Amino acid sequence: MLKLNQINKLFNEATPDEKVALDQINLELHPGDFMTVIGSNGAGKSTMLNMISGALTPDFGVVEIAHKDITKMPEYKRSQMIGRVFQDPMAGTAPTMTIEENLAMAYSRNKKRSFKIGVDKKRREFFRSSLETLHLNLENRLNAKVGLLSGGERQALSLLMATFTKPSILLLDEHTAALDPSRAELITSLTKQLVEKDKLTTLMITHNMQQALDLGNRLIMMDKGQIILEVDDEEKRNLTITKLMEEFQRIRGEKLTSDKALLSI
Ligand SMILES: Nc1ncnc2c1ncn2[C@@H]1O[C@H](COP(=O)(O)OP(=O)(O)OP(=O)(O)O)[C@@H](O)[C@H]1O
Repeated sequence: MLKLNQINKLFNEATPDEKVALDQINLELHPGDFMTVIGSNGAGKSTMLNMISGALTPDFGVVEIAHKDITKMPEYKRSQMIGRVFQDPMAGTAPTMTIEENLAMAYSRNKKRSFKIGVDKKRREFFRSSLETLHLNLENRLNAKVGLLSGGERQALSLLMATFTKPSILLLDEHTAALDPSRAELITSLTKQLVEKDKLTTLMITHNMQQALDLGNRLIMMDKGQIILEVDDEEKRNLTITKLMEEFQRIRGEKLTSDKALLSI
């Protein structure tokens, strides 16, 4: 479903600030895979997601979705295939528009020739029933401006908008990190529910190791622009935070101490 082949990205080339953000990244996700991504600060996790969404292009390497080379496809075209939720609850929705208008915009995003955001009765029913799955009573607030919603409600709406069109790839970039613990828990369980419902192929960055272990069938750990550990299925189910830390130490020869991942246990 998704393939990254030999992806490299260098920032500020030939300057004192030169930085290898991605170093020979190879990754393949099969349909329905849910992969969690952990790693130290500056490891290249967001840069990798930006390569997939088209916000950045690699210096070398190929990005494929459904066996199609999309390396040079602009971001706005890829957005028909990709859903994304960011850390900032303000990033995924338009605050001055209503819940219904936001949903209509997201709905038309993956329709090739549809620019209208008008909502007929059938569409409104679809929006209502989709909102019901969140159990936040938003289905009765279709005309409320999104700017009035709490951070958790906005993030739940962003998640719904990113998933209800069944994207080929769902990208979650620390999407629970800015929420208080109870809201983060709610968004985590909604993520599980929405991803499982449509078996969405998903990549989720998190600094919360427990969340990385609890969700998904695959896990990768990144460090200094490289994927240093990949764990799948059975092996992932048996993984613990202690084992993960030991693996990091074994591979890198240094302790994972000052990382904010540790604070999220
Ligand atoms: N536009 C940019 N210009 C210059 N350097 C950048 C740019 N974007 C990212 N970097 C650098 O590339 C490296 C990888 O950054 P990236 O944001 O992908 O890391 P990350 O793993 O997501 O980190 P964090 O967990 O701290 O968010 C970092 O050293 C970062 O400072």
